[in-house]
Amino acid sequence: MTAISATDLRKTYGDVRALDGMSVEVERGELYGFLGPNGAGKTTTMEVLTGQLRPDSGSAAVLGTDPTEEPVETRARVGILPEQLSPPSFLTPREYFDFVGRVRGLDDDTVAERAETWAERLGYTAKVDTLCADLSRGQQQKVMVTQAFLHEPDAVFIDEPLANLDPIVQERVKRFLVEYAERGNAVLVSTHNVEVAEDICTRVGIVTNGTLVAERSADELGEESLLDVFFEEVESAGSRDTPVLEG
Ligand SMILES: Nc1ncnc2c1ncn2[C@@H]1O[C@H](COP(=O)(O)OP(=O)(O)OP(=O)(O)O)[C@@H](O)[C@H]1O
Repeated sequence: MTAISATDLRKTYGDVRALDGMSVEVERGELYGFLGPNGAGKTTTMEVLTGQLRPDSGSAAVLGTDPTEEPVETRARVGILPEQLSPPSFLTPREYFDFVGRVRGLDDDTVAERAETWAERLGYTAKVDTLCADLSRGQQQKVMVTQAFLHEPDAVFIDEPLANLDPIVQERVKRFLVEYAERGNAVLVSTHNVEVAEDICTRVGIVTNGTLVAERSADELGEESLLDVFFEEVESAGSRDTPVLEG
C-alpha cells in the first residue's frame, strides 16, 4: 500500500529549478533511500511531502492527506527529522519531549515511557535533564531522532539520520530504522552515505537536477554496486552541482 507519493513536483527559486518533475512513491514497509549530490532536490522534496513547502505544481499524498492542501494534517501524522537542526537550546530533552508530546496529542505517561526507552536505546539517559544548549552535537542529534519517533508515526522523513553519531549508536539507529519499516511503516531517508543506503534500504532512488533518475531495489543491488550506479546516473544526467572526477 502506497504511503508516500509525489507526482511531477516542480519548484523554482529564481532561476534554480529545485524540483523539475520529481515523482516518487514509497510503500508501507519500505525503507526508501534518497541518494543524490548536493543541491539535487532531496530536502526540497521532503519539505513538500511534509507540508513545509508548497510546490509550484504537481501533487503529493502522504497517509491519505494532501501535504500541499492540508499541511497541518500531514505534519500531525508523520515524523520529521530535518537536516542539521538542533533541539531548542533553552529546554532540556525531557522538557522538549513533553512539548512535542503535547503537540502530537500524547498523554504524559506515554511520553515519559517512550522518552525513557529512547534515552536508553541511544545512551543519553544521564543527559535528559541537561539543557540542550549544553549537549554535544551527537547528543543533540539523539534528541532529534527521538522527537521524530515519539508519536510512532506511520511515515517518517529523515535527513542524514546518522550525522554526528558514534559507530555504536549508528548501528542502533540503523537497526531501529530497518525494524520500524518491517513493522509496516514507510521510512524515507535522505543521505549522502552510499554504504548506509546499500546496507539498510529496501529500495534506493537516485535524485539529480530535481528529478528521480534511477531506482534500485535491494535485490537488484545485490548484483551491482550502488556507488557505480550513482556515479553513472549522476554523470550521465550532467548534475549541475557535482564536479567531474578526473582520471
Ligand atoms: N529557500 C531557498 N531559496 C533559494 N534556493 C533554494 C532554497 N532551498 C533550496 N534551494 C535550492 O534548490 C536546490 C535544491 O536544494 P535541496 O536543499 O533540495 O538539495 P539537496 O538535494 O537536499 O542538497 P544537499 O545534499 O546539499 O542537502 C539547490 O540548488 C538549492 O540551492
